Amino acid sequence: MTSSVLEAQGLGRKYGKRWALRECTIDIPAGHVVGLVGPNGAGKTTLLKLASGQLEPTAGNITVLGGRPAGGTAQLAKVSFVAQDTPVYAGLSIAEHLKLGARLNPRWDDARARDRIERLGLALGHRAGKLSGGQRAQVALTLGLAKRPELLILDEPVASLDPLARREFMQGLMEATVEHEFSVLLSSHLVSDLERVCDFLIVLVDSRVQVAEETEKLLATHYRLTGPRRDSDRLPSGQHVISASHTDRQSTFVIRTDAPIHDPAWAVSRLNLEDLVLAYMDKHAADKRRATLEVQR
Ligand SMILES: Nc1ncnc2c1ncn2[C@@H]1O[C@H](COP(=O)(O)OP(=O)(O)OP(=O)(O)O)[C@@H](O)[C@H]1O
Repeated sequence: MTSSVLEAQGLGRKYGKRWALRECTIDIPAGHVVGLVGPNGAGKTTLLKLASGQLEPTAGNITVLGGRPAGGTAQLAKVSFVAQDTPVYAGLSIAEHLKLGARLNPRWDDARARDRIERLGLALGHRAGKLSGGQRAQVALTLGLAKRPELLILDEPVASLDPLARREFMQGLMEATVEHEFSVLLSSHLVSDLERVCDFLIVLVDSRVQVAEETEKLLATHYRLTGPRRDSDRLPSGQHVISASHTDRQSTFVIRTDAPIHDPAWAVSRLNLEDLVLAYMDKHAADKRRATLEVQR
């Protein structure tokens, strides 16, 4: 395995005059389950399509597992991509999907695919068009896994599933990552889908990456401070303000710092992943408001 699963420098993609993704510089080490989270239209699918070579960059460059995305058969064999809405051929049976997969993929593991279908309680003769949304998603995941990829990319795999099917899907994905060694990059607009499975998080808002790091590191360095009203510029220089809100008497900050917080004025609490994502979304909105005000001045 290469040490970096995805490296991008100044990566950007435009549709017409509009940037769908811009100035994206990230380095994802191999062996992670990476959650790509952001609101609708943030640029998640664009990044995933650039990573799988379905789109060419307008700016910058991207390397996946040390090679150019979709640059030749060896590169294609290393990456599985499961598109949004888990596409399967409605008229084909599960067995026919497996046959097709075997024909198209040099590293295909038919035993792994059949075993997984059996464990899911599905019949090989079942037509894909007659499966439930959750079952279809599981079949699409099975096809992606049977390719024996080094990187599995999933674009909003659980968006259309009910909570139980969501959980079962994520559970299946987790089990597969434990059983076989590969990296995963999956997107969602809900952090709750990703919270239990991801150990690396990318927050994408309005076509820009806000943060891209291991979740453990993120959770260990971000805090919520609540206390008497204070301006952001009166916080120590090592405390980077991610978001701030104030009432007449009270201030609440989400900050990032590597140092302990000694100021007794603050009630200090840790954040969960959802709070963290919301804080970065807030930061983006505040940065945008500030930029608009500066242009207007
Ligand atoms: N084929 C296209 N032509 C023109 N604009 C596009 C095209 N595909 C995406 N866009 C635009 O690029 C931006 C990013 O879209 P993208 O699909 O990457 O977002 P997303 O984060 O995956 O959204 P969602 O959660 O809704 O799937 C959006 O403003 C979208 O309208």
